[in-house]
Amino acid sequence: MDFRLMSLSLDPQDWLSPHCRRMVNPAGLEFIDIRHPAGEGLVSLFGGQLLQYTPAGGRPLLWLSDSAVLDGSKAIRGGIPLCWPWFGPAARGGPQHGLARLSRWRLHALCDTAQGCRLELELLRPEARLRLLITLDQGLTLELVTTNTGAGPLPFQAALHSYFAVDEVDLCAISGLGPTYRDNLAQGAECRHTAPARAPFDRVYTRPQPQTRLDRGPDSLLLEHRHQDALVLWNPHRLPLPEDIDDPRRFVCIETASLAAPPLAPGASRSLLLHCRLVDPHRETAHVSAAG
Ligand SMILES: O=P(O)(O)OC[C@H]1O[C@H](O)[C@H](O)[C@@H](O)[C@@H]1O
Repeated sequence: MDFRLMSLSLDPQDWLSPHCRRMVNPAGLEFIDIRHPAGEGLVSLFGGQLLQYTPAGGRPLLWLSDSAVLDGSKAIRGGIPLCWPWFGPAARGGPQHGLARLSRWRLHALCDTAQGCRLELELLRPEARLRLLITLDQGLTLELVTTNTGAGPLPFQAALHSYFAVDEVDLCAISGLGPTYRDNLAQGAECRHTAPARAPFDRVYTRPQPQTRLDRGPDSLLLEHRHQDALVLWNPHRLPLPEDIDDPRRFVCIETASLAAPPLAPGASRSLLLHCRLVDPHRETAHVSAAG
């Protein structure tokens, strides 16, 4: 457990279920610490953000910056931040990547079974209800569901901005992104996919594949995306680095995104889903398209 996440109390009420414990850090942020035989995880209610996940017998899937700010003054760097209701700089002058990663979510439901744990977090906004369903078992499933609770159509974008842990970003192989991408480091130029991509990169694949494979060397991750219309690949390398990134070689962001969906009708819901699991690179061949 991260030393910055010390519980303020050892109150028995902090145990929410046999494998899940509520924790509070010195700044008053709440976390759910999950220690299940199938895997371990850490969820921050600030941002509705999965910070860590390690399946039993495997290596951590996610990177969390050693310099992450954990006092609620800015988004937590690492894990899987949520971008909502916009991705990127906001035209309306709001914060980059929207409000969800800066909001306090609440734990709505928790299910702890022999197979794993499933948490449901909720964020109520005037115009929408957001639910984040996190299932940790032998794999990880994250589903963000937006329901339009307003009277008019709701335009929005969303992204699961995953920071995957790697030993060295330039030694990873990534396949299953898409045939072409928009290059944010070249004024949005449309480019044909090329591999390997060496950091820095900031690419938006607008014809995304449903499965992406990340070969980390000793193991591989298989990512399955649902209801996405884009995948974003990002690593800043040595570009001017935000202060809360200590070592950019240790992660690659592969972001499951919905950037161009039509406005959501009143009462309707829309989901964005990511499923990840470790695969043994020598024993399991993932069916990922070679075309990018
Ligand atoms: O620093 P943040 O606001 O978390 O944004 C981090 C990154 O997110 C996405 O990957 C964007 O494509 C990048 O342009 C941006 O730099």
